[in-house]
Amino acid sequence: MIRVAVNGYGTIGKRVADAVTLQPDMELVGVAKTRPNHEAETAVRKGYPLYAAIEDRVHLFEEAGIELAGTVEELVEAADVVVDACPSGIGAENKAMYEAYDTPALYQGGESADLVDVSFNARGNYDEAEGADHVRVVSCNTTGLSRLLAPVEEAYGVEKARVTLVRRGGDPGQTGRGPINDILPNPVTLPSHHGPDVNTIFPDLDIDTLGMKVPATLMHTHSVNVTLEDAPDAADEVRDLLAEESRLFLIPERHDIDGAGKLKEYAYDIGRPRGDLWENCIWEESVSIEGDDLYLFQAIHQESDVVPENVDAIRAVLGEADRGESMARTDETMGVGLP
Ligand SMILES: NC(=O)C1=CN([C@@H]2O[C@H](COP(=O)(O)OP(=O)(O)OC[C@H]3O[C@@H](n4cnc5c(N)ncnc54)[C@H](OP(=O)(O)O)[C@@H]3O)[C@@H](O)[C@H]2O)C=CC1
Ligand SMILES: O=C(OP(=O)(O)O)[C@H](O)COP(=O)(O)O
Repeated sequence: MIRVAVNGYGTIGKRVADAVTLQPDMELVGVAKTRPNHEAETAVRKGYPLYAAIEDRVHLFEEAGIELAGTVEELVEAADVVVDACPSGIGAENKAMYEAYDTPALYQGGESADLVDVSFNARGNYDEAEGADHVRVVSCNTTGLSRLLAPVEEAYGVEKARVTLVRRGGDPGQTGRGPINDILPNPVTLPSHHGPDVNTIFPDLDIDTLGMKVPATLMHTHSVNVTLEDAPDAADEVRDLLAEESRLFLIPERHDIDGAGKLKEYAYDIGRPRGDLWENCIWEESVSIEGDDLYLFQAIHQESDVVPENVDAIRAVLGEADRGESMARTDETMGVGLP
């Protein structure tokens, strides 16, 4: 059994913790929190051993009547691998602790690519993570682009990818985020960090990305244009190619899903935990071929698409399964793949 610690139990961390408990080859050693809020209580209610991320705050948990299993250092020491899902920049501060206990660490997309030995996407570069001490699971948007571009590159070759990312301003729980009533080029200069980030997975891929932020919380939306080296005659061929990928969902026209709102409604209706959509959601009718150019729209659920990738990264780092085995096991246990 792979003993997994989760340090940073927020949007990403709590989802990764839940996914780890579903894996037959993994055991959740515990999760670390800085304070005794509702998430701490829920973790305890779920039976997850709770550790204090900051030693000086142990008394806050005691005062709140929440039993602790120990401190984060004990958690890291007891684990075979730690998933750091702390806010951007805190992972970098934690690196020395993981090194002190010789525990391999997975970081999230908010950390710099320079922090780690390997940036990771299961479909893109699974094998490169084996034996690495520090691995970064790339951000939600970069995950969405990597999953899409991997099969397209393999089948047709990518001459040039151009993507405009219309990004949600904040997650539903991030009440302090904006914009509230605006549409921002963000960043206003090119490229946004996503293109260079995709190049941490596919170093030779030619890609330009433009980022925007809008007053929405549900999902990101990408407008994708890829000039292919060897384009197929018909878009149906591309649809068939994408439909074979378990983490790409081609939204059928019959579903009458016109945006992120209905996608989330669909996720709740089919019983997805927290309304999560782990798959890229690609509008089937948008997949078009114009000469050598492929066009499509996809929506990315920022809170959850990196979760199966974190599970695969755990196995990849420890060399516990090959890409196909790991992705299949993760998909089956989590229920990845939409009808
Ligand atoms: N949300 C998103 O859309 C996505 C985020 N990411 C990346 O994932 C990472 C985490 O983001 P996200 O989950 O959204 O962030 P959240 O803020 O939702 O969760 C992080 C949690 O870490 C806890 N925390 C803060 N400081 C520490 C500390 N020193 N030690 C341990 N825990 C701490 C906080 O909880 P508390 O203080 O209550 O313990 C906080 O809730 C970032 O790198 C982000 O860029 C990647 C893909 C998508
Ligand atoms: O990694 C994300 O998006 P990004 O790839 O646009 O940076 C997540 O949605 C978090 O973005 P945030 O930094 O706006 O919270």
